Amino acid sequence: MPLAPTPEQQLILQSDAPVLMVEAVAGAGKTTTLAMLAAQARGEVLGLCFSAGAKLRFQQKLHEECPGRQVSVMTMEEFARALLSRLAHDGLVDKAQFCPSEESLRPQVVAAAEAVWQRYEERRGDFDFSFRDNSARIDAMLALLATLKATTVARRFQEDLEQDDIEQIAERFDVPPQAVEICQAYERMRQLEPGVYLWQGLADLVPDVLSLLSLHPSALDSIRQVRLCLVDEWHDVNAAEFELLQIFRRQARLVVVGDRSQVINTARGADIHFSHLGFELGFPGAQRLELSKSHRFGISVAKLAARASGRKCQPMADTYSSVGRHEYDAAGAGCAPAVAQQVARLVQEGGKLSDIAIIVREADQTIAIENALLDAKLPYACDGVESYLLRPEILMLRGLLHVACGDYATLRGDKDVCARMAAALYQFLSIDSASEVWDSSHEMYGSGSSLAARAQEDVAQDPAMLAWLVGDALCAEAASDGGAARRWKQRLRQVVDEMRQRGAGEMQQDAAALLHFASQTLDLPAAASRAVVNRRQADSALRAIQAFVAFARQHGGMDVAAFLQELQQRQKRVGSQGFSGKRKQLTLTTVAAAKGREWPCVMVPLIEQGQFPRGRDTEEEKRYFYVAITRAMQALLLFEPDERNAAARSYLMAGFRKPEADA
Ligand SMILES: Nc1ncnc2c1ncn2[C@@H]1O[C@H](COP(=O)(O)OP(=O)(O)OP(=O)(O)O)[C@@H](O)[C@H]1O
Repeated sequence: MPLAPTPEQQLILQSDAPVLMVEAVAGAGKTTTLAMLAAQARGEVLGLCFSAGAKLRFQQKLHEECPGRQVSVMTMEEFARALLSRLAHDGLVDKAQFCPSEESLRPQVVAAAEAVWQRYEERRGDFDFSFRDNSARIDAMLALLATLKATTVARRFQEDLEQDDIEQIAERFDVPPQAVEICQAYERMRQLEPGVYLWQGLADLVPDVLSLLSLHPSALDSIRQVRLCLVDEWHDVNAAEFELLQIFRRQARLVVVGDRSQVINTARGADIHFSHLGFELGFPGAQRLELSKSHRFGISVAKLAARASGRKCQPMADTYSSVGRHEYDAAGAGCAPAVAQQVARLVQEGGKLSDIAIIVREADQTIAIENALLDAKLPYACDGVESYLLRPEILMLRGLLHVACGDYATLRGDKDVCARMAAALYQFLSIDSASEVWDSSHEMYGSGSSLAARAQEDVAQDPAMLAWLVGDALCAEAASDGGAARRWKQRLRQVVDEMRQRGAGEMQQDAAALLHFASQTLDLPAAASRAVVNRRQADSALRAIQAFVAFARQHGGMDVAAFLQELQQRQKRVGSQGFSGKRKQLTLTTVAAAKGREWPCVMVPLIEQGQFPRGRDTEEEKRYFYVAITRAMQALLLFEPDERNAAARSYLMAGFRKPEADA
């Protein structure tokens, strides 16, 4: 049933500005307001948004607010694809092959990496160009490429870039320069000449329409003009999409709604300079109106949201919400036990687990929390983040432990985990598989199937094949190996041999000692940077490794096989929770995955320096914090170091120290 508009919504409905930006706070009814605008509009209306989830929510709101009205809602990629079809239909461009899945793009990344590798031959350095078998690394490159396109940096790839330019781009995106060169090589292979593309992936669609329209400006005349264009979640807009909307709009009325404090989607190139600060430069004369009242939470959360964002945020009338601050011993037991204790307390007081979400800044922070929840028998489901037990960096360590003790009993029958473990070992520990190694491995296994793919199949059939993968295949030297690759393989062989000696026999060492030895002796920072390309993700993988070693230390004294069994038990308990529709469980998620959602009770753990904030950009960290706290409807619990560890406290909590509750 249509809702009666609030006074702020009424102002928006009455505006006739050709371009209107609505600045909203979290839960202020952004999508609802757009649906109200569609309901009263005449002529053709187009709804645009930036993700499949947002599209669904937009369609639902349209259904509630204007049930009889036909409004086409598209994601930006769908919109760009429709424009490309139109241009192809008019004979202005040749239709390129559309590759919606990353899988179909992977071979092109491998080819681009090999092309750059040829150029580097003599001065290869530390960068590993062996992408062929490593789908996780390839996908990391595709993600980088998508970001370069979204920020329009990739447009420069047709120029002859100097080494200085490449290095500047690399620094800006926190990746090695070789990764930028691979992206450039890929783009040059894809675009034969201006406007002629061999293939198009999802991330290519918007930038390609943009360059086609700049090559053929008159093509715009054949594109049907809509009367009203409504854009939801404007805070996710990137540079390429901003430009496309500027060109596409012409006479159409444009209304965008967003929350500048929710600009955290940097992976898709979301940039506050486009979505908010520079809006008037792109759309001169635009009107700005507000939706400052949240329909989600009461005054205490609203006050914190206002403090975090530096903007007005009004609460929902007659709604009670509480904010609690909880302390933990950052130098001792850490935050996780305090979180589990609070969950247990809420449940004892009659609260429902399904009403609770624990929102962490980064995925690596779930390790201690998952273990504390498992120890306290509090069911949880990971949402938008993989349980730590199944993340590649942890599967890699688990795989090494299996090889060390030669015990594969817990893996038998678990084909999925076996295959993922083989892939993780390959992702983190393989290096520099120059063509010679690939070719000989193809010979070894018969042509057509890569070493990594075969390793996954073989380990899934027989987990004992992990010993061959780690102890033989990944250490096998090839004539074409550079010095760094040779040293890495020799070191890996020594470590695996030593772990086997230490992990078996009379003097058997425990899992913590073995993991400590592996993490000290192998150059894991280098392995992590190779495995994931982006330095931020590599840092997160390393932190996860440290947290896992710390967890193993808590089980000191347990032999390796028993520790592996313990891990498998834990994995089973997480797995069964994930699949059980009946058992009530709380949600464990990250800030990025929680955006756009809400829960009656939200807990934000680990608010301490180096954890939350995580990055150096204080404004961005504040936005992450704002997104986390504004997911709460009735209760918000914040966790920070106690007085004894006051030096570790986060600037994000400055001014938050007084516990508050609605009067
Ligand atoms: N005029 C109104 N009267 C009563 N409730 C309203 C009104 N407008 C919106 N709401 C309610 O406010 C809630 C949030 O609305 P909506 O989902 O549109 O917000 P949003 O700003 O898009 O949220 P988010 O911050 O998650 O992006 C919904 O439950 C919606 O029904």
